[in-house]
This record gives sequence, structure tokens and C-alpha cells, in this order.
Amino acid sequence: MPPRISPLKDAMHHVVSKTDKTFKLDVKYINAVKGRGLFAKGTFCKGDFVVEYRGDLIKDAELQRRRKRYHASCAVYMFDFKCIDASREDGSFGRIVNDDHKHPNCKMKKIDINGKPHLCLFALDDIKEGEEIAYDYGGEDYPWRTQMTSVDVNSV
Ligand SMILES: C[S@@+](CC[C@H](N)C(=O)[O-])C[C@H]1O[C@@H](n2cnc3c(N)ncnc32)[C@H](O)[C@@H]1O
Repeated sequence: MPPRISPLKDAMHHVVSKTDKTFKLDVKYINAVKGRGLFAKGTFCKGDFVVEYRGDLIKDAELQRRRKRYHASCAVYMFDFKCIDASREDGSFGRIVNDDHKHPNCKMKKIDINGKPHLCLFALDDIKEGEEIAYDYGGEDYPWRTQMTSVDVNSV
């Protein structure tokens, strides 16, 4: 087996080259509620770098300005730690990752590269082929966390 590349070096490589792991990840349509999701088409080991949440790094004043301008369905793509605005459909994979606050398999971490912060997802556990990539979006009460789907209703 080839030696494992350090997750941080791997993340830096993908951040700098603005590339996603297209050989290990796939975007698939799930359903009308969730929309699309990102799925593993290879395996990941616990700790591995998975994907960058790529977008425009914007300041607070610009964040407030864009929030007023955007429809709610776009505003949810804005990851607010400073703010990464990933609302533009640019074909990148990070913006497709859905929320799972109960059983996330990835964790978002901020890493600084060349003096700029970047948001990257790292595997919390080993991830099997076919698993959906998901992380905990954070504390907000997002509507989908309380809404029951027809799948939930049928299993009650
Ligand atoms: C950053 S986007 C994720 C990608 C999105 N699913 C797509 O198709 O572009 C966030 C949006 O995905 C949906 N979403 C994310 N996690 C979800 C979940 N656990 N259940 C239902 N919808 C979810 C919500 O519509 C949310 O506004």
C-alpha cells in the first residue's frame, strides 16, 4: 500500500489547485426535499481530508448586503465564520454536502493557507463507498431538522 498522505497536505494540495476528489466523490440527486448530496465512490479513512467548502471569502458588511439580496434558498450556502459565500453554482463539491446533526461523518475545520482561511471537511470516521458525506451545520434550527418526511411518517 502507498504511504498515506498527511490530511493537511492533501487539503492544501486541493485548496491551492482548486480541485475536488472527483475520483472518490460523486454528486447525486436524492429527493425533492434534500435536493442533491455528495457521496463517497471510494473509501475514506478516519481523519482524511474529504472536500473544501469553496466560495468567496467576504467581510461582515458584504455578508449583510448579500443576505438581504439573496433568496433564503441561496442564503443557506453562506457559511458564517467570517463568511464563505458558496451560493454560486460553480460545480464545486463542498457546497453540495448536506446537514446531519445526529450522525455526521465529517467535521468542518478552518485551515489557513497562504494567510487566508479555508473551510475543509475531514472524515470523523472511516467512510464506506456509497455513504453520503454529511456534517453538522451547527446550532441553528434548520427547518428540515424538525419536518417529518413521508419516509418518517410511514415508519411511525
Ligand atoms: C448547502 S446546500 C446543500 C446542497 C443541496 N442539497 C443542493 O442540492 O444543492 C443546503 C440545502 O440543502 C438542503 N439540506 C441540507 N441538509 C438537509 C437535510 N438533512 N435534510 C433536508 N434537506 C437538507 C436544504 O434545502 C438546504 O437549504
